[in-house]
Amino acid sequence: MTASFEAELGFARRIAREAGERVLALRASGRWTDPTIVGDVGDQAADAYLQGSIRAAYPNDGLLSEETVDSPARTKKSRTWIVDPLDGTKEYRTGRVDWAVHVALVVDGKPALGVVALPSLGLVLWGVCAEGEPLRHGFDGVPEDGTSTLLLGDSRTPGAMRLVCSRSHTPDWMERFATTLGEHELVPVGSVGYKASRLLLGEADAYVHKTGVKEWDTCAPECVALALGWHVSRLNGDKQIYNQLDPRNDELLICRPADAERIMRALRDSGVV
Ligand SMILES: Nc1ncnc2c1ncn2[C@@H]1O[C@H](COP(=O)(O)O)[C@@H](OP(=O)(O)O)[C@H]1O
Ligand SMILES: [Mg+2]
Repeated sequence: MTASFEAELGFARRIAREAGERVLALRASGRWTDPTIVGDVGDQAADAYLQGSIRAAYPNDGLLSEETVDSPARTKKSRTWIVDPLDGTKEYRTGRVDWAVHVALVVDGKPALGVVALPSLGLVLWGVCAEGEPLRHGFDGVPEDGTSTLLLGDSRTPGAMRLVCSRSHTPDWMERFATTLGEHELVPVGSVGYKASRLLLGEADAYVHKTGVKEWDTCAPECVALALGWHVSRLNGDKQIYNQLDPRNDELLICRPADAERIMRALRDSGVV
């Protein structure tokens, strides 16, 4: 029987939302003015809240968090929570909206549930997968345009490919790749979770990243996108495998399944991979 992770999903949606509300309130308090300190306070507050909540509720599961010293013991666990307490710290600390709180549960290396909270938008996106296949998805809150659904991966592809890309780790190959791809528009925003949300909310079509991301950056966004039927892989089409000893996974491609081959060909033709 397929596990539905009902209790874990309710728990993850709650703690991601609550962690986001806490750090949003900390920033709004105006108590700290130095952006570096604002970022540190937010990172640590969200991490402590998520970590305390997960350790109390699921003491036997493994845990990997960006803000906590890692332990190889988690790699021996079948179930491991992978969290990024504040993805897009640079954007958070400078008062922007493009940051997120990520909470994911992986089972035997595969994402089982993912939650991406977007506190500045009052939204929490979530998805559940079984063996990498979509099971359930949804969101809490009301998107700005009032839409009541997230876009499925088989939704229509518009003309120009809108590519989300990093604001602060802008790769020099992006323009070359995008030109090889054809008609396009670059959408530079912060945070992996926020970038993935642009696709799922209809603001962009594909997300390609090559260097520097870690499991906590990609796991929850990947799971939400997979649950909606989007293509998620490394840049050569291989599946990501989670809960590895080295959490650095570097690459991420999220796009509609119908666009995956074309994007991977353009990556090869432009010498990115
Ligand atoms: N080249 C790179 N080197 C280091 N970290 C990178 C990176 N590219 C992306 N990241 C990480 O991925 C997240 C989103 O980055 P970006 O907005 O530039 O795409 C950030 O996570 P955190 O904010 O959680 O540290 C950032 O640290
Ligand atoms: Mg991050």
